[in-house]
Amino acid sequence: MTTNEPAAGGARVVAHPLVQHKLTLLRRRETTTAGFRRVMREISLLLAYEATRDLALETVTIETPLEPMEAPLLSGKKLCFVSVLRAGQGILDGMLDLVPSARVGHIGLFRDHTTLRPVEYYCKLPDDIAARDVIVVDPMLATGHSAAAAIARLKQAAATRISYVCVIAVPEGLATLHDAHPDVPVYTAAVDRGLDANGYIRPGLGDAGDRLFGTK
Ligand SMILES: O=P(O)(O)OC[C@H]1O[C@H](OP(=O)(O)OP(=O)(O)O)[C@H](O)[C@@H]1O
Ligand SMILES: O=c1cc[nH]c(=O)[nH]1
Ligand SMILES: [Mg+2]
Repeated sequence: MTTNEPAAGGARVVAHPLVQHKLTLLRRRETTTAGFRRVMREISLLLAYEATRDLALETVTIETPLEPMEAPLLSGKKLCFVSVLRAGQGILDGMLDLVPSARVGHIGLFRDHTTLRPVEYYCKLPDDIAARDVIVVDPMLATGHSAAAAIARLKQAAATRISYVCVIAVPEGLATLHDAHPDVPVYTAAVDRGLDANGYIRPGLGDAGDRLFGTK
């Protein structure tokens, strides 16, 4: 899998053809709720593959059926995924397909429709999050305020190694996130043109939470 050079705000755009194909399916107006959910899960697995590329390995001694050997295993504590509710749940499923033993935290945020600022309504994180590599997941990075708030919450909880995975970002959201948390790498399938007057990503895919859960 290849990533382009960091784009605006330092994001890594996952350029793999399967990712780009699945993103087009997600964008299409006629994609059903069931299809949207399934493809979101599939694209997330591919994004997780890219976002976990730098995890540390250690060498252990194992026995194959034929002889002992030194072999690589992930070192240290396991990963922690943090899903930004609601729409993050659509990505979480695909990530857990790839790393089923990961711990999971949840941060509940919604955007106030007039101010476009995030309002927190829930937070539950593993106690030992400081010892884990944390990947925050949420499909849409629009103004960037939800992502910045979620990551600030994780830093309050002493998390240090944090990365962020979304499906679509825009330059202004990437800049806001980078200004607030320059230490956090961002992985995305696309960087779209920008935001409309209602804070929606254009061309985007609409409201990710509504499309995943069939609400309006
Ligand atoms: O970058 P921002 O401008 O902060 O916008 C992005 C946020 O908006 C969406 O959530 P939404 O508020 O629609 O909540 P939902 O997931 O419950 O639908 C999306 O899933 C992000 O969390
Ligand atoms: O375009 C957008 C912007 C924020 N949240 C979404 O779900 N979609
Ligand atoms: Mg929503």
